[in-house]
Amino acid sequence: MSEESKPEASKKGKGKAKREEGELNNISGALVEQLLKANPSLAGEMQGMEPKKIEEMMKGMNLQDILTGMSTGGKNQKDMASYKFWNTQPVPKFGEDEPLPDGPLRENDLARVKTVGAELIEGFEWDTVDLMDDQQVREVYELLSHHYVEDNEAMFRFNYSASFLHWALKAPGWIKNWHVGVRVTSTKKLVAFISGIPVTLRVREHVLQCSEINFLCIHKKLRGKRLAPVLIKEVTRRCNLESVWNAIYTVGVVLPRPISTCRYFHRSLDWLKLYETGFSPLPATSTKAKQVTKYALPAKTATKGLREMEAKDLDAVHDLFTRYMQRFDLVPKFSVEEVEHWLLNGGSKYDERIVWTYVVEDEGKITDFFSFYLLESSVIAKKETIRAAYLFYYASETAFSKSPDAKKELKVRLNALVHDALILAKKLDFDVFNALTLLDNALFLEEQKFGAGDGSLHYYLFNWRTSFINGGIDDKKNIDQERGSGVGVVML
Ligand SMILES: CCCCCCCCCCCCCC(=O)SCCNC(=O)CCNC(=O)[C@H](O)C(C)(C)COP(=O)(O)OP(=O)(O)OC[C@H]1O[C@@H](n2cnc3c(N)ncnc32)[C@H](O)[C@@H]1OP(=O)(O)O
Repeated sequence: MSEESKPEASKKGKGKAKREEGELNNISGALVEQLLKANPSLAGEMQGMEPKKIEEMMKGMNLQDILTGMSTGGKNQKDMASYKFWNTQPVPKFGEDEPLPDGPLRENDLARVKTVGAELIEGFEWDTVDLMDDQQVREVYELLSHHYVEDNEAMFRFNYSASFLHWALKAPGWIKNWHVGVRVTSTKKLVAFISGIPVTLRVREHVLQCSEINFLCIHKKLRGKRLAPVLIKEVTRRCNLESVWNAIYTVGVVLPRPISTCRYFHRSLDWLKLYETGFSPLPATSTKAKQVTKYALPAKTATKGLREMEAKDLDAVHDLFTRYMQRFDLVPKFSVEEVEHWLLNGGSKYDERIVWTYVVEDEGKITDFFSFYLLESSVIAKKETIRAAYLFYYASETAFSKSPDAKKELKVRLNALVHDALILAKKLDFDVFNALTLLDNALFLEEQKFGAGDGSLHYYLFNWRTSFINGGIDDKKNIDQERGSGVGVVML
């Protein structure tokens, strides 16, 4: 948790409060030291643990796991054998030796895919949620708004709006059968959900037709009953039926085995509101007035030629986006139609606006664009909401500069653009601006006064092996400006 901000339920769960390295007694050894250096939060975990137990815990980790300091131990990670479900799935295991060539982990055989779902326990039934029906979208909204991701202290919960769900789950090419629900047979109440949407990904040099899995949610009363694996297997079956054998998903907890890990950062826009809702603490060395001044922003943007993106910009933005994305290892390959959907708010057909995109036009040429989307979080005890802007996709021609100072130029340009994004978000009444350490974000987070959150977001690929992709942080979870990130997929 940063001194400055106590992030809300940042996407997919939270890290926990940091523990001190000094808490560890009795244990020595170069590997333990190395592990703790990379992941200080393990110190508390190991406190008072039998050396043998520590040895056992470390057996399941390879050097990559240790050095990332993310895909290792802590509250989040169990030893491989305890992942009773994930152990049976085509995902890379902890402790497996690298490097191996990139490729699938399981053979694809359409003939072996079951045509009906596994039976659910008595009293429950499968359903395909029809998102063309507003009433059913409302049901998903109700389930998520009461039971989806919360922070560790259950102070904040994501509040994905109905408009957001329309946008997120009906992307071009969406498949109704991938919106999987579980209902109570007698009342038809929706009690669990998982979704997939089709996406073409490039993972290093391979292009994969994937499903992007999201919104896995089980009613609180049905937790701990091994329903999640049943839902995951069902959505897998439905994807396989469409000959889709790979998936991408992000989760706040460690599962076997992340292909990358990014960290959340938060930039206060309305510090006082964040303080009053319990989101941001008042640092001991500061005052309320100082905090407000620290995060004050000018009234007007500064970039010449900055304006909202319009439909006429689609081809130019698509072209710039595609070229910019070639610089990363894990990226979505969007068609023009997908760019329109994701950046122009699905053609603005929803009740509420979800995404804002701005372009910079210079003598008729689009040189840059950036976008952010709205995702509210409920302040559970206060019946209030925090309006959070999440940095989405962006690109800049500056990235293609041939100058020896190219990186510096990109840094200057991105700082100017993101500063304007903050000003616009503030004008739109957002309370906080969130970003991960992916894309080129490492170049501007500190300068734009983003504070480190305690949440990490782990990226996973189903049925695909590839070596670890840098997530924009070093082995101490600090921003890594030098290496940056290879991750170019922003998950909602
Ligand atoms: C080709 C196509 C492939 C498509 C599929 C690709 C894979 C997609 C994978 C899904 C991507 C989702 C992306 C998102 O939406 S991430 C957002 C997840 N949702 C939430 O956090 C909302 C609040 N929490 C809940 O609703 C429940 O706690 C959930 C549903 C998370 C677990 O329910 P419950 O707490 O009642 O647990 P259980 O007793 O049924 O099951 C326990 C087993 O489930 C494993 N578990 C726990 N949490 C997660 C998790 N977030 N991803 C994957 N696995 C998870 C756990 O390690 C254990 O397995 P193992 O340790 O024994 O092995």
